[in-house]
Amino acid sequence: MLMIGEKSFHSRLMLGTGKYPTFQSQKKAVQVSETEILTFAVRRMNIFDENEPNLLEELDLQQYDLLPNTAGAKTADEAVRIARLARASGLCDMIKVEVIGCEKTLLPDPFETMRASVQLLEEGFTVLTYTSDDVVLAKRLEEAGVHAIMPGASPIGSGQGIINTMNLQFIIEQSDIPVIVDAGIGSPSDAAYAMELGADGVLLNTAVSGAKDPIRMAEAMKLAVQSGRLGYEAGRIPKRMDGMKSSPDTAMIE
Ligand SMILES: CC(=O)[C@@H](O)[C@H](O)COP(=O)(O)O
Repeated sequence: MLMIGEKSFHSRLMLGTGKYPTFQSQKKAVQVSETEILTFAVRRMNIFDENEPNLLEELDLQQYDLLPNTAGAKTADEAVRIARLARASGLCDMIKVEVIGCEKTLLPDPFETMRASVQLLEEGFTVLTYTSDDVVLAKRLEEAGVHAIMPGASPIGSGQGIINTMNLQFIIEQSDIPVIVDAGIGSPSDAAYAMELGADGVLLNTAVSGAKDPIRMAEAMKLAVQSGRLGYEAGRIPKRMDGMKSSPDTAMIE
């Protein structure tokens, strides 16, 4: 089970809700993925006006835990304002802190990310923080009290997969809170690899919404996350420099 704050989840796959070709494909992909946590950009939602179209209107929101995110924020103050708006809408107390510091790479601003996370913790939110794969910053965020850290595999929407495996491994090893690999996942093997490394979960959007067949890709991602987790728990063999026969020289049973 994945525990975040007070809540537990069976699924370790979190899905973004943006950029699907149709509402129907979004709905079906979300169903097939068996995700329990959906994230969405508060800025893109008409959460207060029932007469305006709503990006989540086809989904049965009772079935999911909603993870609003602060996408679009460039400062801590903006992120905090967006989070308060999400909470005021009554949607939930969880928030994914996302403060972008660079328009080209969409990498997070470490200082503003930390400031926003600390402020939202003080206000009682369950805080999941999107961060780069910086090992020290991940530790500082954990020390500050965030409930999960979400290091990017690579820039949002890039589909590059895990660029810095070593940093991710350091972050996973040192963390006593959930590590959710977020952003840049391009294929099921990227998701499986993140899980094999010991990540507690994966959050992705573009790899599914932008796939030729988002529904089948959602299923592939579900299986990849499950398979990667199973492989991690089963414990992989160590890598060796030399070959080693698969059949023993002596009988197994004497
Ligand atoms: C939806 C969301 O939260 C994104 O900002 C997230 O980081 C996913 O990134 P990808 O689209 O690269 O999967």
